[in-house]
Amino acid sequence: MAHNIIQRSCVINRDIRPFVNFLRKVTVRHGASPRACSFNVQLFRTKSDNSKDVNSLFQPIPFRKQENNADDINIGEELSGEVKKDDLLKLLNQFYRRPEVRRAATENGLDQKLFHQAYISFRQFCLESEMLPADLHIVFSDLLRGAGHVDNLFPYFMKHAKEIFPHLECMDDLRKISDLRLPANWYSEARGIQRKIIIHAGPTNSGKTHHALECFMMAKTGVYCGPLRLLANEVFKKTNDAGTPCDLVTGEERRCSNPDKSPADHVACTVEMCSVTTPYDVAVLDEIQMIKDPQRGWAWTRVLLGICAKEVHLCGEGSAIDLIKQLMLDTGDEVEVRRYKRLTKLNYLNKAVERFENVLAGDCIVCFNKNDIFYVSKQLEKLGIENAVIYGGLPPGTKLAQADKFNDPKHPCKVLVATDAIGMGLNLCIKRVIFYSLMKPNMNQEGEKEMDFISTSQALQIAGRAGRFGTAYETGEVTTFRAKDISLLKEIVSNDISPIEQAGLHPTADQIELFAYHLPHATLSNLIDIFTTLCQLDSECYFMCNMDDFKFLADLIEHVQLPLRVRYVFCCAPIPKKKPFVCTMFLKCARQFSRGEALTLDWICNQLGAPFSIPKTIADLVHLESVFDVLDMYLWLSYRFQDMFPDSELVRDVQKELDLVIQEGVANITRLLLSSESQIPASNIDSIDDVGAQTPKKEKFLVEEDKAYSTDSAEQNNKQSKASGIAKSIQNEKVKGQMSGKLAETLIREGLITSAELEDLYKEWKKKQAIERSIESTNNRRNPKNDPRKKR
Ligand SMILES: Nc1ncnc2c1ncn2[C@@H]1O[C@H](COP(=O)(O)OP(=O)(O)OP(=O)(O)O)[C@@H](O)[C@H]1O
Ligand SMILES: [Mg+2]
Repeated sequence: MAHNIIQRSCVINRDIRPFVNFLRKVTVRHGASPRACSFNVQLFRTKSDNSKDVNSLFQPIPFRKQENNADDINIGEELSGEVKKDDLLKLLNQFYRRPEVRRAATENGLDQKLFHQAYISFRQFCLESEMLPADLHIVFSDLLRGAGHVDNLFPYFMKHAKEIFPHLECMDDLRKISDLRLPANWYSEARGIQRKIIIHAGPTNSGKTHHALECFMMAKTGVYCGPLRLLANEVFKKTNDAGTPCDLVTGEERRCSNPDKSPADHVACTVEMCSVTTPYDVAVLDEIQMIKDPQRGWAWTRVLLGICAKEVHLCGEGSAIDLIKQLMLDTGDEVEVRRYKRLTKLNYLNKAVERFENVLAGDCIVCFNKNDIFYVSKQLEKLGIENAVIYGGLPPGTKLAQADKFNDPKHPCKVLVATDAIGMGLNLCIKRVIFYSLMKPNMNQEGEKEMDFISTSQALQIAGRAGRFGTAYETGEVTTFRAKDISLLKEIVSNDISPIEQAGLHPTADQIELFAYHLPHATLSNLIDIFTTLCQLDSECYFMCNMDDFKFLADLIEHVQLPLRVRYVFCCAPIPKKKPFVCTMFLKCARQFSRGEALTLDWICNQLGAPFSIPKTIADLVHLESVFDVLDMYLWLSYRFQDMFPDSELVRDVQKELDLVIQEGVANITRLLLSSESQIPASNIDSIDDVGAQTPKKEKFLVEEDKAYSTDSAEQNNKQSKASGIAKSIQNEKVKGQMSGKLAETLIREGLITSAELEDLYKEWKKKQAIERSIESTNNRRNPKNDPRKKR
């Protein structure tokens, strides 16, 4: 029954997604398969905006009125006499109504909407120009004298249309530039050699990466590409410890192993940073299933197709094998598959933990949001169970310190509370993985956040952290916290992982630059929209990655004067978009850059309020995490614009100190939780930092910006209108007698308004009401007829 409701709902309206999720939850609780429900949501997704009409993305360029000099001669008028504007308007109206004209316009690329816009602009041009071009003037004059046909205006109309819609002249070029149908051909270096692709496929903890790394270390030259900085760091250390000099390259960090700083023959990097023009003997591309990631998948595709290495080792789930084989038909590379079995046992328990009192040494409780992390941690502390905490937003040093504490057999901390940040990378001594919940916020291909049951692949990845080979616990256990989740978990992990069907792609800076050359008036975000709508790809094997985060940043700095290349690079920076403070700093950096002023250590420290003190509350901790992200952004940009970000080394030192300060805060997390007991700002902690950034509303940043740039009138207006909008909503809500209603709660939670501001608004509203009432009663006294009481 509910099953059918879901299916119907899907077709009706995409905005009811939360309702569908709720229904799905209820359905699964009542015994339906989560897989069946996932399928229904898939139906939902296929009804997305792919059909978006490209013409709707083109904005007309307002035509510029020609300034005439007093002594300019109106040749048209000299030759054929004056044309009255009224007569001209009649002719234009006739022209607009002609079906033949519309047909011809369509043939020339103007759909109904563009035709209408072009006509409005053409009419304005004809009526407002003091002097029309001579030939057009003569055509009008002839028409008025009954000579010729109104259709004769069409070439002049089309000329005007092409001026305000420059894409009409270059659609073929735009289509060629955005043709992504044969991505294998983009990498001439890789196509110039015969490569051998070795797929290491198997479950977690089966030695896939280990075997690939053996080949990497034995090779004369090699590159390792991992999904996380921590993983790249681990390989960097492992390789150097094994006596093979290896460099580290991540977005924010470069480390050389050779004392003379010359590049080593081996390099460990994050996938996005891998060079596809440097030749290597061996390349390792880890966690290959990430090729399907809606946001980052393109980076795996790029390395897979483009890496110039004789041997390419891919490690990950077997679900990627068929797709890889398919893609390699285009590259002509040889493919070999090596399958692995799990090295240790993993038992799924029949009993849930249910009570915090039942938590044991070696347990790792996995949560999917920070609220749960803090709650669980606090409950354990109340019982005197010391615990380490790891979530995605923590600095790497802090994560490692927490992991070390948990792994150290001599340390009393024997329990870990973590998000699925531990799903990839860290080597942890976990005996039992306990799923605190099975629902997780996910980013879909359209960049929307949706609550969903964890996928089979995610569940297996996380569960597989228990009983890691070579640790104290060689038999792992997996269970849930709540009894009702046990059967659901079993069902999820018993499903087959569906084969990966498509690999991600995204436009390159060169392609966007070419687009900008053809469409010089379009904004960067608009260029991306046009590109993604126009582009052609082989949808059997590829999909276009979601670019919403990029577009969000592009919109944020649209009004800042920057060359396109610089703007593009800025928008590629790793910014957690859900953190208003980081986004505000991003905007400030772009402004400083645009003014040509270097972003020095002093400048950035001033902005961030360094030096930093140890956090006293969770809110302090969350703020320091944002500060850490800003320093990451600085370092990332410093590798692209060294002149403008000259103090990267000093900033790195500041960041290391901050990592220690945060470490100390996290070490005392119970104290922080207790001192924050009264009010934890939910907007800050209810995040989904481990699944990608959620794009917040842009207005949020403008409010923060206002504080710093109160002279900026546009933003000031924005703030005022937003404040009045909020006030109105609150007033409406209060009118309904819901002072502590949902809207107020949401506004506070979203950080759009504080409780004190809400209180002020309430007082203001009461005052206003009192004034209105007194005016009304005065009026009624003056004019008793208006008094509704009297009427009654
Ligand atoms: N043959 C081996 N000899 C020694 N240690 C090994 C061997 N195989 C694996 N290991 C160790 O076992 C642990 C798990 O191996 P590895 O990281 O390669 O697994 P994986 O299959 O890549 O797991 P995941 O899917 O979680 O990435 C690592 O610490 C690794 O060093
Ligand atoms: Mg691995």
